Amino acid sequence: MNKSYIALGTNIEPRDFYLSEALNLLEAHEAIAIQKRSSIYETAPVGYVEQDDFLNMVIEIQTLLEPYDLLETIQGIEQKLGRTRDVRFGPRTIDLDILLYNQESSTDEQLTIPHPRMHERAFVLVPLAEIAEEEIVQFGKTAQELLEELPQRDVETV
Ligand SMILES: Nc1nc2nc(S)n(CCO)c2c(=O)[nH]1
Repeated sequence: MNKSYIALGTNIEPRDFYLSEALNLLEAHEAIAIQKRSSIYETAPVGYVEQDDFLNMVIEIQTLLEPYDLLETIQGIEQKLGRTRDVRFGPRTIDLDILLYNQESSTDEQLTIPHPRMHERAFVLVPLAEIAEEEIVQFGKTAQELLEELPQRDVETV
């Protein structure tokens, strides 16, 4: 059995629906079991800032899928929930990113693990720290320090 951490993000309404539907579709997959869910954080957009605030969270899953099959599965869920890629860093109904997969690393163009930008993103590190303290220590910051970096909106919890 493999352990993986997936980041979820959405900034197109109804954001709550897209988030909960993505979780339902992941849980319904016979080879995926959600083990932990972080709180849901409302965060200001990073990078391409002319867009609405996001809801972000991170989940821990156990999966029988190998990395590429997991990638294909989450891309299928994105498509099912109407994800379009008109603007590379633009608004999206749902975004699913593989952050970590066991202790593996891969630098392939199509699938880079650990996620190449996760260490730059408080909207990823804070929810990850909430559910995976042992993994976050590698980045040398406590969850509280990361939370203080997060551009604060109302931090919502599930
Ligand atoms: N706060 C926040 N800003 C973002 N900018 C981009 S691109 N994204 C999409 C990340 O893949 C986000 C996001 O999920 N949350």
